[in-house]
Amino acid sequence: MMNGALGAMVVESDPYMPHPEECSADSTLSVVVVGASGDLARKKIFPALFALFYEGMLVENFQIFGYARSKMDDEAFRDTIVETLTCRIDAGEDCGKKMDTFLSRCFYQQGQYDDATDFQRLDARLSVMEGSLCSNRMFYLSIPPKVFISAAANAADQCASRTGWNRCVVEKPFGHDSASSLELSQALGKHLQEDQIYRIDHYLGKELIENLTVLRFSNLIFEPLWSRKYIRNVQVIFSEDYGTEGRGGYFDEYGIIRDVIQNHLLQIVALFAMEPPVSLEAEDIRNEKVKVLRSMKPVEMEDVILGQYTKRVSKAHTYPGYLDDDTVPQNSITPTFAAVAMFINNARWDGVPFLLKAGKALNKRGAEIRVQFRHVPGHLYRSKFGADPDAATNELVIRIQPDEAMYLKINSKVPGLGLRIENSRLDLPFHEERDRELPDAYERLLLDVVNGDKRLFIRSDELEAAWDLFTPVLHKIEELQAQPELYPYGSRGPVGAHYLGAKYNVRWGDLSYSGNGSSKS
Ligand SMILES: NC(=O)C1=CN([C@@H]2O[C@H](COP(=O)(O)OP(=O)(O)OC[C@H]3O[C@@H](n4cnc5c(N)ncnc54)[C@H](OP(=O)(O)O)[C@@H]3O)[C@@H](O)[C@H]2O)C=CC1
Ligand SMILES: O=C1O[C@H](COP(=O)(O)O)[C@@H](O)[C@H](O)[C@H]1O
Repeated sequence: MMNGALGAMVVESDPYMPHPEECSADSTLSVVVVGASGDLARKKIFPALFALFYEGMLVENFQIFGYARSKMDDEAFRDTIVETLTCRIDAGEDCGKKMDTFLSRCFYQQGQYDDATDFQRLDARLSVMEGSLCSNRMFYLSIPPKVFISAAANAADQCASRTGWNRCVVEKPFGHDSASSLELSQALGKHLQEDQIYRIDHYLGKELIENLTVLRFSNLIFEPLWSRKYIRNVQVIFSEDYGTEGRGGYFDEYGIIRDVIQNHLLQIVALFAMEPPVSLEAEDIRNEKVKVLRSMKPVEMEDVILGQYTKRVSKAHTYPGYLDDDTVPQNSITPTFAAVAMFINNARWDGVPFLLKAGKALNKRGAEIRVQFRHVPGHLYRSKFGADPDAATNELVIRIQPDEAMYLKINSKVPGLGLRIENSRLDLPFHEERDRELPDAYERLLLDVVNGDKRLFIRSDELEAAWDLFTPVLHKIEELQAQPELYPYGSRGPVGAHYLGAKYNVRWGDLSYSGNGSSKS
């Protein structure tokens, strides 16, 4: 177990690992990215580490090790990661030099994930570099699930720091259903204390998701409205305008519910709907999230719509269907789109539909939360809005990406003579008037790991509760071999999603159109 037998600085009875401050000022940080040759490592993890270094967020003494089976030396490794590093912050200022310094601290160790000796070699190299300094080690497991356990075991048993903290970041998928997730947790628990496990859900690191709790709990005007009394429905919508492209092999084993809805979207719902936490401490927030998840009704088959995208040929381009991906089995019925209706059986949310929708290869890329408020009772201005009461509904939109923004749709008078009323926006854009780009989710989350802040990571009981909500319906879908509704690449997705909305009197906010055909979403 990490820092168990080996942990000279840890008292055995203390269930928590020491925090960085427990190493003196002269500490060193080693980050080991296991699966360093992979897509996620190159696209997200190394760029985020570089951004943290660039912003001066890493300690003075640090080293980054890539670990994977691919044959490479340090130089070849640096050549592969440099391609994805960008000087996105203050591009002009000294970036090239900083990049060179960063790269000079990056090293590569080739090894198998299940070979103890290979990890001992890594440990030996780390120890040489760390010298006599107190050393903290972070292991980022950026590998496919089937090698998770062996890699975690070897990192913990062969490669743990003997002087400082050891933390292990685990990427989703955290299992396939309740049983496999429990198995995974138990297997990890043989080598790591829960306190050392950082289950990452990168949606929790997105700027607007961090802002969701600030919006709710630091403004007087929202919290009083935040319940069934004023909120008619809540929609959490994720769409991508590209298909599985290259990840079909992984995706086909999971499908969109496991890939996006059971984790990213459900986490958003939990944060959105939780009661005010006692404090901003990680455990207080996670206690509230788990309570909401446990109050939710497991998803029922009749509240699920499934879809799968098909080829679309336009004049300029042929967009491949899901089944055209070579890594996807022929005749696969794995859903690339799903819409589900969920309910929270507690006093605050009883009867309010939470509609979640996620799809690949749709007409646009975006992620947003839409909160539709109830109609104004006895609406004095009813006649000004025509027959459609939804045209006058207040709606709060939290756009997670792209172009992060929050806006509230309100009704106001069109200036001038007469009394025309329009539905317009109170807008809080996040890009305009700000001189820097927003940090990527992985930057925030990696910094949190370094700081030992677990607020934005999933606790094991949250994970269990999340799987309990989806496991029965996922099994049912498999048992029934439920056929997804086909939709063309680049379309708005299956029409079934509209029927699901209609069943609960919900009109999807992202697809609303005003009478004259222009988008008002
Ligand atoms: N890519 C993404 O955008 C996202 C990924 N994730 C998760 O992050 C983790 C890493 O993802 P990603 O980088 O895409 O994964 P990859 O498929 O790119 O795999 C990462 C590395 O693992 C090794 N590997 C691949 N297949 C096997 C295998 N069958 N047996 C042993 N080793 C293997 C390879 O390294 P080598 O051969 O050199 O050992 C590969 O470079 C996964 O758990 C994924 O689900 C989560 C969210 C998004
Ligand atoms: O976890 C995942 O997320 C990505 C979408 O992440 P984003 O930050 O680019 O919105 C998704 O494409 C992938 O299928 C899923 O595994």
